[in-house]
Parts: sequence; C-alpha cells; structure tokens
Amino acid sequence: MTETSTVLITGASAGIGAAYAERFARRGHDLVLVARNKARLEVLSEQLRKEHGVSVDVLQADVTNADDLAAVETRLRDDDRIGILVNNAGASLAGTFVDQAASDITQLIALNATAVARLAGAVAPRFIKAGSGAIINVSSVVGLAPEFGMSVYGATKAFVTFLSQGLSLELGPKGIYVQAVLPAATRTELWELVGIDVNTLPAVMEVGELVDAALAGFDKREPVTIPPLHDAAQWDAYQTARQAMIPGFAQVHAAERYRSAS
Ligand SMILES: NC(=O)C1=CN([C@@H]2O[C@H](COP(=O)(O)OP(=O)(O)OC[C@H]3O[C@@H](n4cnc5c(N)ncnc54)[C@H](OP(=O)(O)O)[C@@H]3O)[C@@H](O)[C@H]2O)C=CC1
Ligand SMILES: CC(=O)[C@H](N)C(=O)O
Repeated sequence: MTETSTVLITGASAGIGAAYAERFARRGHDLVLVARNKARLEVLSEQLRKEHGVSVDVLQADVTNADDLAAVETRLRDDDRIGILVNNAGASLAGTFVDQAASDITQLIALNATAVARLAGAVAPRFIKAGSGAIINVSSVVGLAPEFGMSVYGATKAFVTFLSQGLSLELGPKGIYVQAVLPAATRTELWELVGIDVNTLPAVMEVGELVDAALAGFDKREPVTIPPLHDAAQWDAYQTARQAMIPGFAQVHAAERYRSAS
C-alpha cells in the first residue's frame, strides 16, 4: 500500500461509503466505487474527479449476486493499483426476528457477512505477495449489544468484527492492516430503508464526523475503531476480560457446575 494507492469502496453510492470516497479523494487516492445504483455512482465520481483531480472508476455490482460478486473479486485480485479495500456495503432489517422472512435473513447475511469475507479473501493473497495493503470493514456497535433487539443484523456485525480481529492477527504479521469500524447510529438513508425516522433517535452522528473519526483510527493503525465510544478504557477492559478466559478453555473435564446430572 502506498500513500496514494487506489481504494475500492463497496456501498459507495450513499452514506458512509460516499463519505469514505470523498475523504480518500481529498487525500489524493484514485478510487473504484462499487454499488448497484450506477447513476448515483457516476454523479459522485464526476464530482470527485472535478474537485480532487483523482481518477475514479465505477463498478456497478450487487454484491449479493454471484456473478457481480465474482466480478468485484476479480477486480480485487487483478488490479495491482488497489491497495485499500473498504468493505462498507450493508443494510439493516426491519422488525423483530419472528417477523423477518427467511429470504430477507438470507439476503442480509449475504450482504453484511458473506460479501465482506469473500472480498477480503479475494484481495488478501495479492496484499500478502506485496507485503502491504489495508482492509477496512464497516461493522457496528450493534454487534456488541444483543440488548438492542436487532438479532440478525447484530449477528452479521459481530461476524464482521470477529472476522476483522481474526484477520488482523493472521494478516498483520504479513504487512496487512485490517481495521474494524464500529459506528453507532449515523445519519444515512439506511434508517429510512427500514422504516425508521432517523430524527426520532436519541443521538445520531453526522456521516462526515463518523468517517473522519474512523480515518483517525485508520491513521493510528487501530485494529478496532469505535467512534462513539468516549471511554477507550472500556474497550480495553472488555478485550482483557475476554482474553483472560482463553487459557481456561483447554479442559479435560466439564466445569463443576455441570457435573451433577448423572
Ligand atoms: N447508518 C448507521 O447508523 C450505521 C451504519 N452502519 C453500517 O455502515 C455501512 C454503510 O451503511 P450506511 O451508509 O448507513 O447505509 P446507506 O443505506 O446510506 O448506504 C448503503 C450503501 O450500500 C450499498 N448497497 C446496499 N446493498 C447493496 C448490494 N446488494 N450490493 C452493493 N451495494 C449495496 C448502497 O448502494 P446501492 O443501493 O446503490 O447498491 C449504498 O451505497 C453498512 O455496513 C451499515 O451496516 C453501521 C452502524 C451504524
Ligand atoms: C441499528 C442499525 O441498523 C444501524 N445500522 C446500526 O448499526 O446502528
């Protein structure tokens, strides 16, 4: 990854992805913008070329469609200029678990989880060969909070955070930086798409502030960046508590509290 390597951003036609595109263009990076809505991508790319003098390619793709996903994977495998992948495309799901149709659950997992792993998997071997590269995965604080009542959405985001932490450990020693970004409620169209008026939420971050904070974490090479978390020590304590359990998992016998049944 060079200072100005090309950045491929999924879900770049709106919201957080469009803000990443603008911020990376401002830093002088050429871009490959991916989403389904080609017209919106064209308008944004024209604006970024004009305002920042960068080169912008549009790659229309539905990353839940097998052929389209394969085309994005091919671009990531073959285009040596791409040094940063932003896995941002995602959506939420309306209703509670029992209201959600099996087809919608399948679609959400394909978008929020499968595509993220597949695209990281497509680019990683080339990055390993180069000894550099970065993967930014946009997750969510919802993945830390089953209490929020968004079980399937939260599960996809727990997957993204776990995948990112795992990849950071696996790929970090090979020169690749992997970052999980965990926004909380951010003012984008995502809310309207699931029938929620964003103005009714108690606290909402503006998308520019969110992406600037995420990029501050990127510049520090943080493995996990949580822009709304003011007390960073809370995340550190959570990691310490989790890691403290690990040595205890290797056991021949079940814990005492489970031994009374027979
Ligand atoms: N907004 C929020 O409060 C939060 C958002 N996030 C996460 O941030 C990420 C971006 O969301 P946000 O900007 O808010 O949402 P938006 O709805 O504003 O943008 C979503 C982007 O993803 C693209 N997209 C959706 N489905 C597909 C698909 N099947 N294939 C390709 N692209 C697709 C959309 O473009 P198009 O329709 O053109 O395909 C759009 O560019 C998501 O992963 C979301 O979960 C995390 C925490 C909070
Ligand atoms: C709850 C949501 O759907 C939102 N995308 C979030 O992750 O906070």
